[in-house]
Amino acid sequence: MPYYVPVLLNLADRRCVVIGGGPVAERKVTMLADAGAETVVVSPDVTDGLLRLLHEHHRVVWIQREYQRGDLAGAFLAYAATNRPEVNAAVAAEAEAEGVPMNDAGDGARGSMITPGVLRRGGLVVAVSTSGAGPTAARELIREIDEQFGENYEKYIDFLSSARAFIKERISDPGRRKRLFRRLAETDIMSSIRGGSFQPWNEAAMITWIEEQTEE
Ligand SMILES: C[C@@]1(CC(=O)O)c2cc3[nH]c(cc4nc(cc5[nH]c(cc(n2)[C@H]1CCC(=O)O)[C@@](C)(CC(=O)O)[C@@H]5CCC(=O)O)C(CC(=O)O)=C4CCC(=O)O)c(CCC(=O)O)c3CC(=O)O
Ligand SMILES: NC(=O)C1=CN([C@@H]2O[C@H](COP(=O)(O)OP(=O)(O)OC[C@H]3O[C@@H](n4cnc5c(N)ncnc54)[C@H](O)[C@@H]3O)[C@@H](O)[C@H]2O)C=CC1
Repeated sequence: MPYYVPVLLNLADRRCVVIGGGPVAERKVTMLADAGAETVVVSPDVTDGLLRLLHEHHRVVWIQREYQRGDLAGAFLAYAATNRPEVNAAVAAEAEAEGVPMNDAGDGARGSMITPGVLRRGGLVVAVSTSGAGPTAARELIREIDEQFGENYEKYIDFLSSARAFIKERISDPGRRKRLFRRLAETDIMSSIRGGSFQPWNEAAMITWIEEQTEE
């Protein structure tokens, strides 16, 4: 089993190429379109869902034919999601030769990257991977995490983001800032959010909290 390194990619305006037009390709293209990538789909046919996406997103284009060597030219990322292992293998070979990071949906370990199950709440991204061992288990775990925390995460992230911005704006001393960020992470906001008693902090509450941390 490969030792995968998680990264989060900013794909805005990046050219991404997806080979294949079935339900698996549709899942990958949806993700890429949401990310604002320039997405090229190469496949003789596409699902109805992909057709809709093509109409909705002018930045998703469909080349209606089978894969040909050279289709990955200029690609930042590539996905092979055909039902033909030999085609996916040819895409993997081109990606390898051209240095393009590549996902093989039919044989995870052949590509240089895999797609985790993902839960998104605003800026929070929870990704779960089994390193390819059991994709359905990854999805189930995401569902459990979602049930457990659900909307609470979003509130927590909103809180962290505004508190962090406030500290950055008001506190210039790097040591003091660092201490406050650490205290912020240690402050148990989640349980008050879960308990329903959480009120977003206003400026006065922020200042009081900062003073309390400084006194100790
Ligand atoms: C390696 C990886 C490569 C990649 O695609 O990146 C891969 C590979 C394979 N998946 C297979 C099967 C299925 N995968 C799913 C679902 C998902 N698969 C996803 C990821 C990954 N799948 C990557 C590893 C993730 C990890 O573990 O970290 C998810 C999380 C994300 C996504 O795809 O976007 C997404 C959930 C999305 C959601 O939330 O809905 C379902 C269920 C369904 O489709 O409903 C089935 C059918 C049931 C079953 O077989 O279990 C097969 C066998 C194919 C065959 O038998 O021919 C292979 C091939 C192999 O084993 O290598
Ligand atoms: N990673 C994942 O999450 C999963 C992966 N799989 C794997 O992914 C493969 C694809 O799954 P589905 O989308 O359900 O299959 P599918 O059979 O519905 O779609 C395959 C698509 O590939 C296209 N295609 C075939 N030959 C091509 C070529 N030479 N060039 C370009 N496109 C070509 C077909 O026209 C079709 O649009 C499966 O065969 C399986 O091995 C299956 C389930 C989940």
